[in-house]
Amino acid sequence: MEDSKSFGIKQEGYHNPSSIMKTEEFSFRRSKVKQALMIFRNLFSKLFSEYKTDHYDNVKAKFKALSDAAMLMQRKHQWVNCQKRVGHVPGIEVGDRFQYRNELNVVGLHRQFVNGIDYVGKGKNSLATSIVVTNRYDNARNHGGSLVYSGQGWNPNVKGGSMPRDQKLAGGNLALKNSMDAKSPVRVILKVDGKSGGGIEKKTNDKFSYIYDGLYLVEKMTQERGTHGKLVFKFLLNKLGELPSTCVLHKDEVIKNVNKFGQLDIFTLRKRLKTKGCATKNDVIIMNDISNGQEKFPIRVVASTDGIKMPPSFDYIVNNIYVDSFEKRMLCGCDCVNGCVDWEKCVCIVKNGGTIPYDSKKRLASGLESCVIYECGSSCKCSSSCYNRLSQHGLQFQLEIFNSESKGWGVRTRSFIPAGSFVCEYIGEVHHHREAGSRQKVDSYVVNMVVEKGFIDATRCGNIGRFINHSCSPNLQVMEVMYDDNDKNLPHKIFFALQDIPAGRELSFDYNICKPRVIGTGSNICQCGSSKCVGRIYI
Ligand SMILES: C[S@@+](CC[C@H](N)C(=O)[O-])C[C@H]1O[C@@H](n2cnc3c(N)ncnc32)[C@H](O)[C@@H]1O
Repeated sequence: MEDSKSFGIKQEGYHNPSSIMKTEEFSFRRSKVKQALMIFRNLFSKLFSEYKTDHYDNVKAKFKALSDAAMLMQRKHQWVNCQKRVGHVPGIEVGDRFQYRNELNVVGLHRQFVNGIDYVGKGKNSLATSIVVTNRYDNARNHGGSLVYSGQGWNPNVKGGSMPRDQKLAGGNLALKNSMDAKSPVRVILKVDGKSGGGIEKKTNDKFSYIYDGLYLVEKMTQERGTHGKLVFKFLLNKLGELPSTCVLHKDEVIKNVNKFGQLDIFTLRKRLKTKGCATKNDVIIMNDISNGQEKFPIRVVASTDGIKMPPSFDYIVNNIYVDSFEKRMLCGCDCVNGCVDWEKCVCIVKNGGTIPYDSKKRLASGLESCVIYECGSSCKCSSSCYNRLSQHGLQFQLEIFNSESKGWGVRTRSFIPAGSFVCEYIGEVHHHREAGSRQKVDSYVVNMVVEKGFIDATRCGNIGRFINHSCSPNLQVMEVMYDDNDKNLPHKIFFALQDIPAGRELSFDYNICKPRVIGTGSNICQCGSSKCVGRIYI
């Protein structure tokens, strides 16, 4: 068996999204991935020796042993990260190298055994999760992190196949197009020359490995006529912006240089960045992904060189934690097996007043009157790609946390957000007012449910939503969305764009309609800077 220790050895120049702040959760997931790989490699080794003595030639024995080892593990439920997902995969870092393609299946990086494009969902609502870039198709990659990927379908590079035919906009090709429209990131795995580890493999080499190259966005899709005269799809993908690791300050570096007032010595910092060959800018990236791979996009944290400190620690979670004993009854779901097309028969659409709350571009439909939305959910018979499910599918835009001048940490968007788009959820620990006892209910990270039955506290655990500041002229509105519980007092608190939001703009919502009308112990002077500012916030 070839060297099996390559997992975890980084290719030079790779930056790991989770290396800045490793949580126990991440280490746990990584140990699970390593354990699964170890089982796979031992099993493969055993089967390979058996098959060789069974008169298979070496190539056949190896191929059969690899696929049998993967299938055996699947049957025994020994694969990890089994749920298909968009974005990074827990426990796997950019630059991780895998010896065999079947290892990608076992660790959940790419579930397809043969196909280059893997995806979730069906038809027009599918999204690509990952692609494997090989030279079986005419793929091309340049050093600037962009890639031209040929669609799937009839392939002129595979000899002895069927008659040439046009590629279809279906399956993986359609999923890549949908990912382009939804700006949804795709994992890219490169098949590389096993010896050098650089570039897409050359045909003459027979030793290959697979490197996880990180997240890419599909920027463009074209249809070209191939040399065989038939139509092929070409997808242009660009790597999602991540600075080289040398330009990202390590948490320890920040802590080491912070004085007793919590301020970083700017002189030392600038000198440090200069010696690392990074341009001295006013902003420094201090974490590349505060979500540790849990969100579809990495969420970086940017601090100003004028006053660097780390955000206070909290656990990043992507689902609410119901702390108190709420009576949870599942929503009575719809029976629309062929999609929610008959609006009168779909009970979810009926609950929305007989209309779909979202338009064909996945934005809030105009003229929506209620601020409560019923999405289809786990008890519905429609597929997860139903157009009446939006907020449950995670982030659609790249957001980042930054150190605002007067309001502490805030959130801004790295890309343009059209009006009506789903932005993110406010996630935290859900408490019942009845069981909260003497607990302080008026504080910085608390948002109330509509009829005051409960509240979400994101102080200890939360997501990016906990960093969104207040403005008296907000660009986000909060809607209450239900899809997994029929208790109207426990909706998901979801932020949608109130207007078109340009890239770089801070996100804000109006605290004064979401908080109890009580002034907290801290300062309540509003610093939103709007001409319509009412002067104070309820915190
Ligand atoms: C949910 S947190 C928002 C994130 C927070 N800025 C941080 O650093 O973690 C709410 C707190 O942010 C601050 N804040 C939010 N909006 C503000 C505003 N418009 N003016 C002043 N402070 C604000 C207040 O301290 C408030 O208690």
